[in-house]
Amino acid sequence: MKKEQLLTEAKKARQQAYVPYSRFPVGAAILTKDGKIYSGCNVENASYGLTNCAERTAFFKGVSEGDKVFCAIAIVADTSEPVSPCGACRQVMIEFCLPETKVYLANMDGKVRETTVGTLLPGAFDKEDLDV
Ligand SMILES: O=c1ccn([C@H]2C[C@H](O)[C@@H](CO)O2)c(=O)[nH]1
Ligand SMILES: [Zn+2]
Repeated sequence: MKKEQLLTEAKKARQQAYVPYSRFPVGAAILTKDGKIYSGCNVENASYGLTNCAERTAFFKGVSEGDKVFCAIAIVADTSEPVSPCGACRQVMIEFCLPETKVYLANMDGKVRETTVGTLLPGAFDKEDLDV
């Protein structure tokens, strides 16, 4: 099942997290409509603000490989409740997903909260707002 596969890939990617500052590893995985999965981890930097979240790593990997539409997202961290993505990542999700795209937020105990990109970022500023 795709949901389980995505969660497995997100967990696997989490093991690659580069988190010497926060010690908070996160993994993400995203699905294309042809069934391809891209995964990513968070990558921190001594210049803290340059940190790239796991979600954006996965999206930027996918987009740079030629995929621009994703139909499901999984995110995993070792939190008591399923992890919540930051605002920057929500904005990137809306760029490359439909509002109804499923998002599986999970912790390491296997607790999963299912939501959507549109629920995570209501009233988003999107490409349709640009008169170009
Ligand atoms: O959904 C999230 C939340 C946080 N982080 C990262 C950013 C930073 O490296 C660390 C602590 O905020 O976790 C992610 O990658 N994804
Ligand atoms: Zn983020």
